[in-house]
Amino acid sequence: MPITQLKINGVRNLTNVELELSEGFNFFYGENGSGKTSLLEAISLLAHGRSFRTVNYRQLIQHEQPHMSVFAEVAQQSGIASKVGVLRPQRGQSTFKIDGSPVYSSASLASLLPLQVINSKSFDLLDGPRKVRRGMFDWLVFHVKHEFSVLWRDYTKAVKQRNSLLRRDKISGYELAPWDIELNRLGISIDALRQECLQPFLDKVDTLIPDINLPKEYRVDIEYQRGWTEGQTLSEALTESYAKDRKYGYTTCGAHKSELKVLINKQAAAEVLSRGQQKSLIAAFMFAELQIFQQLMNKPSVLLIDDLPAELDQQHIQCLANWLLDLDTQVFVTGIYAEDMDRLKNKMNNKPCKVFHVKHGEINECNP
Ligand SMILES: Nc1ncnc2c1ncn2[C@@H]1O[C@H](COP(=O)(O)OP(=O)(O)OP(=O)(O)O)[C@@H](O)[C@H]1O
Repeated sequence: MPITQLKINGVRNLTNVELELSEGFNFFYGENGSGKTSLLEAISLLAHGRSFRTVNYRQLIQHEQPHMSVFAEVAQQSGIASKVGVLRPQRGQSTFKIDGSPVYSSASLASLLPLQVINSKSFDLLDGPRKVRRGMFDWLVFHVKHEFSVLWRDYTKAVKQRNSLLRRDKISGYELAPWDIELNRLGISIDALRQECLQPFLDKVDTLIPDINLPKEYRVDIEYQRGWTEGQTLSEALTESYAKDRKYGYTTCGAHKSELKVLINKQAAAEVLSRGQQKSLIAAFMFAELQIFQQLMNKPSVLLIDDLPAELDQQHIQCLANWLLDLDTQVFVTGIYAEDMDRLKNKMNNKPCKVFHVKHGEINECNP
């Protein structure tokens, strides 16, 4: 659902920003340190309940300021806009509100603002830990399978309980049994939902990969591993891993250990691809998910791309621009140079677009 209005106060160098946004494309340009990433971070904070750059929220609050706040109006299909906001003081908890009512779960924020981000951290998808790839794929599962959110919440609670028992000095296998049964029940359901989303995701990625123009001999394989040995129930796998789990003090198999391996000719993609090729492949994953989301849920989403031109030549920028045109998504793109943003705007075939200049924490629309 598009964000129509945005107000940001005290987020890094953004002091008092008020924007009327395009429901299509929003391009932001400005020199290094002008505040482009901070703007995207503020939007991401509303959608995820957390920052994408730091786990320390206090770093987000402008120096010398008592708090930061972000407020957005989000258009709804009903025609009535929802208002979502966050206030974070220097000390104490963040308060998130939707239409004036406090929100305590990030799932509610994510459902209101389905949002994907492509930024420099996205490279972790190929060269980072498996939980990053799992998180990327679970974005799709969460947004198209409504049961997933509760199953995952209950599953992670059960893992925590089991882990705290594993760390006790003395336990009997009998004490773990109820948690193993619960993890088996929830883990199998989570895996089933992931499996249902896997093929549409792989098919969609397959249609996008030729656009990246990788060398002909490169074969991209995406392999899903569910987190425990095939042919076993999760209960059996948990029983088998008991000694290991006790040694390490945590549960070493299950749906929280699933993996989505990305391979080029059987080698890790991060080891084979150039940075530009990696960025394009990562973008293909995001676009595939957004397209499936759009088809199945028939509602728009939001995509943030920080420094789109970085690492990409004109051919790959064109490839991303073509993918963007196929999406019914509100897009926020940043870049350093006005010419790059103007060129992208001109590729958008008369779709609604706005261009903004970011300078020393102030953001102004160009030629409104
Ligand atoms: N807590 C803070 N209070 C005030 N300013 C801050 C704070 N933290 C960081 N900054 C400054 O905010 C500015 C904006 O940073 P931001 O990362 O948004 O810039 P950017 O436009 O994305 O730059 P780049 O093109 O280099 O990525 C920087 O000058 C940074 O030093």
